[in-house]
Amino acid sequence: MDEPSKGLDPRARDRLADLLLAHLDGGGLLLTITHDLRLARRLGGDVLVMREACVVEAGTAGQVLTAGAHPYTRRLLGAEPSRWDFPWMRRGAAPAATGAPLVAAHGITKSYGAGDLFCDLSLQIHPGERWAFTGPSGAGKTTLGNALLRLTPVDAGTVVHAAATRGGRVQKLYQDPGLSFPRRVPLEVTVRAAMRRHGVPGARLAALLEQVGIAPEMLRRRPDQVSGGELQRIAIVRAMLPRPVLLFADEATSRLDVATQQVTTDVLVREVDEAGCALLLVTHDDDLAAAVADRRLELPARGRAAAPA
Ligand SMILES: Nc1ncnc2c1ncn2[C@@H]1O[C@H](COP(=O)(O)OP(=O)(O)OP(=O)(O)O)[C@@H](O)[C@H]1O
Repeated sequence: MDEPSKGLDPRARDRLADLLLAHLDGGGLLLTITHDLRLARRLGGDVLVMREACVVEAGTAGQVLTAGAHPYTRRLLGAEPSRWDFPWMRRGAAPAATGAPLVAAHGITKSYGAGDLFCDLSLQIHPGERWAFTGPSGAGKTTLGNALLRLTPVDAGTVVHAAATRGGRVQKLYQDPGLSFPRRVPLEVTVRAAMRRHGVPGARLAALLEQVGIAPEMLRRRPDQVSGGELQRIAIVRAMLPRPVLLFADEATSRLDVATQQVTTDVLVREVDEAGCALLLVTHDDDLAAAVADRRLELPARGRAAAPA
């Protein structure tokens, strides 16, 4: 199986692991290729750690995935969000919300047929806050984020945006950065068009590229000629060009391997913090949410949303 747990929430991943383990119990054989260390731990058995088409370490899952010896294995294990230790991690109480909100949702409700995704929900997003919306697949996290950005209409209630959000200063990053760049167009053309639209000087592009570790020459390539992690970093640059006041990152790192996710999230949070931008993160990953966000909203499987924490 090739990356069978990609995009699955923890409950769905556990069900998948149960299914695969039942296959083994029935005398079957299993070969899994995965970035998902939690799935690998659940499955157990023998593990090969590979890098650039070479096996760098082999052993039992118990040995390799808890106390791997090779530096690359250790880097992978250290890249899990539960082990992060970045200066920007705000451990402890969330800072108090001050000033006028950028987004104020009051009593919003949304359903697509059976049951409300969220009902009579009120929340406010202030400058510099980092929010995470978590919950199982299909709970309505993306719909809520889109409703707050006013990309999706609500059935009841109001969403009010402050004047500061006007003029492209609310930006969205997608799970698959490939979808937000035209396939056949060199990246530079797309990025330069965004700069013209927002009147961004060339020096800002150069500075942002340097901050995210992307060589300017890379923009001469098409989206399919760079890696997923590189493309997401270029998407972050494009989103930050107009100095947004609110960035909605919708599972923006969930398709990346843990090491690339760590680097990309570090870049993302440093950029939003430096800009005083608010961040709205949608994720299945509780550890990622705990590392990044100081305000959390957990959406239940389907039904009434919990109050913001
Ligand atoms: N335009 C639409 N029309 C009908 N149903 C929709 C539409 N958009 C979303 N849904 C449904 O609403 C529910 C919530 O979708 P949403 O994408 O917000 O969930 P999510 O929590 O972000 O899920 P995931 O974690 O899998 O991305 C899902 O059952 C989805 O099928």
